[in-house]
Amino acid sequence: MLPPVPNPADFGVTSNYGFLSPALPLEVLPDPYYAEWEMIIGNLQPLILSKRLQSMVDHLPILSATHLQTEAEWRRAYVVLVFILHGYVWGGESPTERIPPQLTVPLFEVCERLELPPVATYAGVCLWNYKPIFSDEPATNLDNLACLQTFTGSLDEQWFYLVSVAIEARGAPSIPLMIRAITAARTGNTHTVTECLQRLAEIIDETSTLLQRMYENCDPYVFYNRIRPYLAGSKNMCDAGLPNGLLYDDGHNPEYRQYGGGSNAQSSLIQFFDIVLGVEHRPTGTSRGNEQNTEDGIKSRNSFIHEMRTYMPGPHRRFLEQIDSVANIRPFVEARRGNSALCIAYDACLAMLRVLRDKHITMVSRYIILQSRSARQPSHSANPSLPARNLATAAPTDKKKLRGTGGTALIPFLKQARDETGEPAIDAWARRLLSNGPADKNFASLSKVGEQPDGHLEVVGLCGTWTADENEGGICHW
Ligand code: HEM
Ligand SMILES: N[C@@H](CC(=O)c1ccccc1NC=O)C(=O)O
Repeated sequence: MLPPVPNPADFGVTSNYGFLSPALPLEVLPDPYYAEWEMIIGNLQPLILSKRLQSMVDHLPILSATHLQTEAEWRRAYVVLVFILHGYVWGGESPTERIPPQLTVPLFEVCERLELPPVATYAGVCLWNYKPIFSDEPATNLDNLACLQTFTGSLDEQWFYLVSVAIEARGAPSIPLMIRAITAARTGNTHTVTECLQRLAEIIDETSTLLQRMYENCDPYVFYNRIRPYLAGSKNMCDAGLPNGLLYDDGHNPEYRQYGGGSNAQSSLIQFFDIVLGVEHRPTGTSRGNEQNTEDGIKSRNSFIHEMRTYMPGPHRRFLEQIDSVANIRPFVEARRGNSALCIAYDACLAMLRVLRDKHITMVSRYIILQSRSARQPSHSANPSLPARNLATAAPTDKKKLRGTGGTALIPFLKQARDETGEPAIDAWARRLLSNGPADKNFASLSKVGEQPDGHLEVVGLCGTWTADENEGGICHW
């Protein structure tokens, strides 16, 4: 007996909002019991600037989570506490190692309930941290979105989170769509699977378009020097001054713990794309063929991706596991290599996902790698305007140690992810077909993907032509 195809609604996942909270995130905790938390979070930037955040937190009463009632309240409490936590740790000139019980006691309760680690995850800074500007317009369009909280109060920081929120919203319809495809594949309904894959390719293409809008309002300097330090975790943070991680003091049993920082690798949507398409991130590669860490502590891509699931809200993690257990599209396509429309639709999805990852690699190069290089130049380090607090992202002297907030080795990791996306068994076949033009009129509305003579991957997408160029942004010099 085949396992049942999961119903997204059972996991709090909806077709309009996907993994974003279906009810709008709460802007304020309604119970006055939490008024002091709301006062702090409402003044987070002035408290950081005046260096008064820590003493405010240290003088709080130790509140419990017992006054939280609805799911939205639990989520709001998580957002409030993790923003205060990261402001507390990273808001000074050097990181503060000890987290007081005023934060740890309620945070542990909230995290246990939401099945999240006590650190600012993608759920805390993106999924549950947005509101519509105009309440009568959809809360999913980038032009109608605002953030509830930021560390810096900057437009750049808002935009950084909101691009991801918009991507989640744009990707949401792919979830019921692919549930339909999985169900159709079970009954051998090739036509429906093909249609769903064609639409999925369009959706992934649209997410690439949104990703590209990051450049509009998030300045790489501001991101790297002002925003990113607050997103850091406590794992492998020796260079930043946290050799043991953070000391979570609950007043009884203080213990050092290490967690990865916020990362879009914690987005369930992008993992969902990989899972339904059967993109396997092999446990081989950097990890010498097993699930172990590399010599310098960097995890294999496969184990990193799985670890990132433990940074997703419990129901979302379980949804991905369920989808994993029923994913059948790739073998379905592989068993029908003679069906050109089906194979091309499938390959178009992979190509779009690969383009998304290519765009992302360029972005990482511009927002992290190039910025870390200019931060190393003497003229900059002598510049008093460079934030003294930028410990989490301070350019390491050994460039091998440049890491993502999630703890990966950046480019090798991301390139591997990209490479594992684009090589389906049917790829060469589909390329040949594409270079001869569409073989099937059903395919006419789909994207064209082809390698250009100079090695560029050119994709005539539904929203324009993408050219994926590895050399852009200095990646090739890495
Ligand atoms: C300035 C913007 C961004 C920067 C600098 C950036 C940086 C990074 C880095 C360094 C990683 C490696 C994992 C880690 O160690 O954290 C990563 C992973 C990832 N990022 Fe981003 N990111 C940005 C925006 C985005 C956005 C908007 C998306 C939404 C699609 C995204 C999607 C991903 C995904 C899916 C991964 C996991 C790797 C993969 O599946 O290919 N990133 N990002
Ligand atoms: N991994 C990224 C950070 C990152 O992508 C991120 C972190 C917290 C919340 C959202 C994120 N991604 C995109 O909006 C970095 O290393 O800077």
